[in-house]
Amino acid sequence: MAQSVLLTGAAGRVGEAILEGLADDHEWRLLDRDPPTEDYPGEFVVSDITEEEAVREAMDGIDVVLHLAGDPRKTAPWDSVLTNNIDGTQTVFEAAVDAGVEKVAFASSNHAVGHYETEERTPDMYRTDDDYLLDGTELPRPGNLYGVSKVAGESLGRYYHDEYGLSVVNVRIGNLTRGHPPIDYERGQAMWLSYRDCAHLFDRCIRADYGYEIVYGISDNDRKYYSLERAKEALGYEPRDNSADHD
Ligand SMILES: NC(=O)C1=CN([C@@H]2O[C@H](COP(=O)(O)OP(=O)(O)OC[C@H]3O[C@@H](n4cnc5c(N)ncnc54)[C@H](O)[C@@H]3O)[C@@H](O)[C@H]2O)C=CC1
Ligand SMILES: O=C1O[C@H](COP(=O)(O)O)[C@@H](O)[C@H](O)[C@H]1O
Repeated sequence: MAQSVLLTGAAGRVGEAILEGLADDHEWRLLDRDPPTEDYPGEFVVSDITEEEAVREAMDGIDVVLHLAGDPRKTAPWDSVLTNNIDGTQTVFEAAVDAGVEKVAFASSNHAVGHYETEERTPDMYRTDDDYLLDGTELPRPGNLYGVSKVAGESLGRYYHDEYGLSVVNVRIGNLTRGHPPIDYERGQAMWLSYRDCAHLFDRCIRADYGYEIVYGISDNDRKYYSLERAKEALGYEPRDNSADHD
């Protein structure tokens, strides 16, 4: 059944992958602080996610929120991630609960666990014959302040789930690139997420029933050091791409 979905950060790359795959599958309301530069499916709300009233209005009649808006730079300074990624995410969760939204999928990141990539483990952990796997049950170990902001977002989701019963899935997205995995970048190939797997994964976040989840958002790469088990089990994720097919 088609759901009413609010997609924040709709004008960005992850939003592009989702809309390319799912434009006709749901009823979309799109939100971004950058005005649209092309035709989009559904209504487009130009707003900053820190603008509480506008975010509340955008939640009206929404079943599911895909919350992507934020500063995606791994070098982002604290003042930016504090405003855009932490304050903005809290505004989105609060408005979602007040509007009676059922589910929120939060775009978390590999950088929430970046410091598991120690000098001793790398580069071996990026290789096919290494069996090191993170599965989402490990404690966060952010690799930078951007990663800290993603851990904060996951924690906000935990609170809004436990306090208000909101269904929340945190998708620790790997490295989204169109067409093929990153070239000459073993780490990026290990955590590649293809455009079509990205759209399918967020479709599962819209359709599946869950409580609170942390899953990894990568394709079924031979090199992977992130387990896909939870995404498969909790969401019914069935990735079709593998960076090894592009070697
Ligand atoms: N692209 C990737 O491989 C990965 C992305 N992510 C996360 O996914 C989300 C989307 O990332 P991308 O699409 O790659 O980034 P992007 O920069 O292409 O898109 C982000 C969009 O959010 C909007 N935005 C930023 N701050 C906003 C605010 N305060 N209010 C309203 N709109 C705002 C921007 O205008 C932009 O259109 C981010 O939260 C990022 O941290 C996480 C891991 C990997
Ligand atoms: O969270 C993110 O991660 C991806 C991949 O990280 P990288 O360290 O391999 O660059 C990055 O491309 C994206 O911009 C960022 O939001």
